[in-house]
Amino acid sequence: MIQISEKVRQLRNNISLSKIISLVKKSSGNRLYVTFLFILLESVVFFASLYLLKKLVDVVSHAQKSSAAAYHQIITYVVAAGAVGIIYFIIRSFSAYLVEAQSTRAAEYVNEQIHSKAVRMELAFYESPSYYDVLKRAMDSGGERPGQVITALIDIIKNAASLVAVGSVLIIINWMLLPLLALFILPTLLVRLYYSKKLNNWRIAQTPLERKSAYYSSLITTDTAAKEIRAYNLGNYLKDQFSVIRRILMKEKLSINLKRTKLEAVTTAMSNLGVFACIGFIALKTISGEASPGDITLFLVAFPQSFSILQNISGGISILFQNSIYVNSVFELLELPAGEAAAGVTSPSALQSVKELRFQNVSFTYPYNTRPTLKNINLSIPAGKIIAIAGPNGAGKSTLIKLLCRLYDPTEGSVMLDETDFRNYDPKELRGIMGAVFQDFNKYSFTAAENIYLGNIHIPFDALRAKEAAEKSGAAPFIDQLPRQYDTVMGRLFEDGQEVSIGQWQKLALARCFYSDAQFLILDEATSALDTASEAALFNTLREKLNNRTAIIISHRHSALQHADYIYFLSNGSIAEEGTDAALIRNNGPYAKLFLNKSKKVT
Ligand SMILES: Nc1ncnc2c1ncn2[C@@H]1O[C@H](COP(=O)(O)OP(=O)(O)OP(=O)(O)O)[C@@H](O)[C@H]1O
Repeated sequence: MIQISEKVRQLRNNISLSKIISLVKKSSGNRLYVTFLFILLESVVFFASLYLLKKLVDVVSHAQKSSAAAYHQIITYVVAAGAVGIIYFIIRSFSAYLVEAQSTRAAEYVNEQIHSKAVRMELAFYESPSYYDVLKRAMDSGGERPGQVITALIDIIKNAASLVAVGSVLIIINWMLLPLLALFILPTLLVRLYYSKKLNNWRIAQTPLERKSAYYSSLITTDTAAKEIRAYNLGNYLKDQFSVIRRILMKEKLSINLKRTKLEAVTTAMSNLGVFACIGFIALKTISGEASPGDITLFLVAFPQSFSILQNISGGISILFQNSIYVNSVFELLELPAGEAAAGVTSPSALQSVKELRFQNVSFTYPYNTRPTLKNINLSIPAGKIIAIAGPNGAGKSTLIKLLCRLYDPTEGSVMLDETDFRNYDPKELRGIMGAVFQDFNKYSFTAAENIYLGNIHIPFDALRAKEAAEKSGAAPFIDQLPRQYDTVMGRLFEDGQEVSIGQWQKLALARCFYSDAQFLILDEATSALDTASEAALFNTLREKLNNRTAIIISHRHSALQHADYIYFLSNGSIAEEGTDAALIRNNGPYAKLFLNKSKKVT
């Protein structure tokens, strides 16, 4: 018994029962109590139907030939048992519906919670493998699993109630039957619990490997990777890597299941022994007059019920264990601090008339890195100017932009807006004054208009402004050629979608940025896919297009950097040089060395 209570305690810890119940309560309110009421009713009616059956058999076995009284009693019991049976099936159908409704509601609720949490998580979350494991498990659990857990949980409660009903019936026959049956049936239950937990621990340990195999699978099956995989003939190589992992996982899982099956074979044989021991026990009691033939009938009806009830309970518990890892990941995810920098104290109105954005002795180390990526950066971005950040690969340019968008805070030093530290502003307000086209910009499978509108969703869509933005970015000519112009769905993901070139997608991303209200427009390699004529058209008139706004350009092309008022040259996380393009070329320092040879050829 100590073992059982220990198992139950472990189970309770493992599957956070209280959290699941509170989740069900939140998702379905008082309907939960109605469900429990139906479950209770179902058990009471079940007990009543068994009891009426026993009574019927007893009347039949004791009845005198052609006795009118017995005749009436039999009719009464048959009618009563029939009516109770009908009521039982009606209640059972409705309680099954209620359980299903409960789990569907809970599943929807959980999905909503996961998504709103994912939206609130800071960028750092997506850059940690262990957090990603939690998110993967939570997403895997998404639609189905919380529903399955809740169904299993309610099923366990329902079966426990039925077990009480069957137990009461067995007590009516003879109380000794209860411990006798428990002795033979419990080992099966314990074996299942033990192996469910073992399998659960194994699953937790294997999540990184599962994730790796899912990664191989996605490489093999997604459209984005399909081109390169065919070009390099990587298909079979990746498939083999995937198969190696799947084989390891399958072998380990099957080995655990085989051990469980062997032990279960022994324990179920034992429970069968138990049945016959009980039948023998009642038969002997019947001969000695302490039990009736009705009792034997009742046992023969009730016992298979009790056995299947116990099987359901252990099955339900193993479902709980199997899913607990996923469901706990949901709770783990929901309980993670969103990491969103604390809302600032400064009024957002101060953001309307910013004169300068400044990096003051800024150093930054990524959360899972040991070495700093940015070291003691001091730079100034005056409002209305075009400022460029240049430097070789890995110098820290994009990292600097992440700090500018407040996706991260500096590890040392401050990013200042005039005299106010970034950290004193609400991050959302702050991001509102930044518009960015990242190197890995998003390609939204929405209409061309929506792709642009996403730059400023806080005001109703303005078609004229969207067209202006598309003209500024150079997207307008190709949008006009699309079958439904601005209403054409982009990409091939959805029906009637039109795929466009990567350069055209980049022009859409640029249009999104121009459409925004942001005062600071960040163009991080934002013209890398544009042809030279399109890039020149964008930069030659960038100042007019900005309309007094500020631009921060990152580019590896000298032709783009030449348009900047001032350039900061980053090398190995520090500012190695700064000045105008002409001054930097004159200096003949690292900037000139990086661009001069190239620019001679390119420009
Ligand atoms: N998410 C990250 N987590 C940890 N370290 C990172 C992360 N992103 C970048 N780094 C580190 O920061 C360094 C600078 O990266 P960053 O993307 O800022 O360079 P970059 O100057 O923009 O390079 P490129 O010209 O190739 O775009 C990288 O070499 C890498 O070591």
